[in-house]
Amino acid sequence: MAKPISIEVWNPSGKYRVVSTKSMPGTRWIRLLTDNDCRLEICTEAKTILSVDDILALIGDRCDAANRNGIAVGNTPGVLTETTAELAASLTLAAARRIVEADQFMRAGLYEGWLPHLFVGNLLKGQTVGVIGAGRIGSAYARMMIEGFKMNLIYYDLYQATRLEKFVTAYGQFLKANGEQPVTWKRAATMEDVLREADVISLHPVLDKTTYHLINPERLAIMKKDAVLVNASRGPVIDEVALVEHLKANPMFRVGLDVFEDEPYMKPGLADMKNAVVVPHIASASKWTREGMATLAALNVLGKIKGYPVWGNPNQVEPFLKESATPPPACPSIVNGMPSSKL
Ligand SMILES: NC(=O)C1=CN([C@@H]2O[C@H](COP(=O)(O)OP(=O)(O)OC[C@H]3O[C@@H](n4cnc5c(N)ncnc54)[C@H](O)[C@@H]3O)[C@@H](O)[C@H]2O)C=CC1
Ligand SMILES: O=C(O)C(=O)CO
Repeated sequence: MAKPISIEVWNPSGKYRVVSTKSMPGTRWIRLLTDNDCRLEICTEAKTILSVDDILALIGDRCDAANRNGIAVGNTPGVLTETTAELAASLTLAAARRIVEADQFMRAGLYEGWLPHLFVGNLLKGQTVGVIGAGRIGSAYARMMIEGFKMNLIYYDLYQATRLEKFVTAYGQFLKANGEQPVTWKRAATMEDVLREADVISLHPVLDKTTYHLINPERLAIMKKDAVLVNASRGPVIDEVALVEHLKANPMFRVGLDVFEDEPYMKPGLADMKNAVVVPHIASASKWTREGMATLAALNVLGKIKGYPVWGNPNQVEPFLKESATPPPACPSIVNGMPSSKL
């Protein structure tokens, strides 16, 4: 039997019991629930990842009906895209321009004056950015790198990224009309084509059996020796043991990682690699996104309680996020199609 889990309770006399496994940023999500007759229990345990036993202890045996009939599962896809893409872009720059190494050098008091060879890195302008998985986040990242740094695009996805292609074509025409070198795009026939050609490769596929260890020793071997590899998708997309070996053998090869194969741990040796920039899964950690996630999660719960239908497009959720307006009568995003009457 797991030990009791510590909680903070809002609106104790509320009719509907809502359990949040984490404290979340902002207060709107709390207000939305407590103003609508919910008793909100927020887990206050310091540990970040709750075990299944912990979650069972939190929910307790007071959700029998929900367990018997199946529980609606909601998510919050509409607010993560740009924030996650911006972090991937930050990792790209940090790795290409060796920001973390240079910062550590400076703080260690090692800087003795300007030198032509000090922390020389890679210029992005005019180079090729490779995107694997050109969905919501991959396409947003590609646009940032193309528009911001005038990089050419090569991408691999199971589906054609038509809107992205149109954007690059139009931007290329704009540059040309202004007397600048136009940017170009190419949809690769194979992932290997991207790995061979790109100077920067950013991974944005879903994690499934087709993308597990997508980056393996064979694929690392065909990448440019001074390429930059970024992963803000899911850790197991990279064979991290192979990556550590590759970083050791190729000091000019650099990576930026937000996610790890055995999160929260890193594979042995990764932490010692100067050519790796590592951050603790913070890609969606902007105030706007995290408060938006909290609000959308609360509105999924409320929508189910009130028997509202599911919103038509879970990627277009602005009407739910307007601080001063009453949210639409809908669940922003329910992924298992559980009807409200089952709650
Ligand atoms: N680090 C973080 O905090 C966050 C990470 N993520 C992760 O980012 C990734 C992308 O998320 P979204 O853009 O929202 O998903 P999405 O579903 O919009 O895009 C994923 C793309 O991957 C493509 N894909 C699937 N299998 C593939 C394969 N074998 N090869 C190449 N492409 C393939 C799909 O066709 C799709 O276009 C996901 O893994 C998601 O879990 C999402 C949010 C935050
Ligand atoms: O929501 C996600 O997909 C995350 O990775 C956490 O922000």
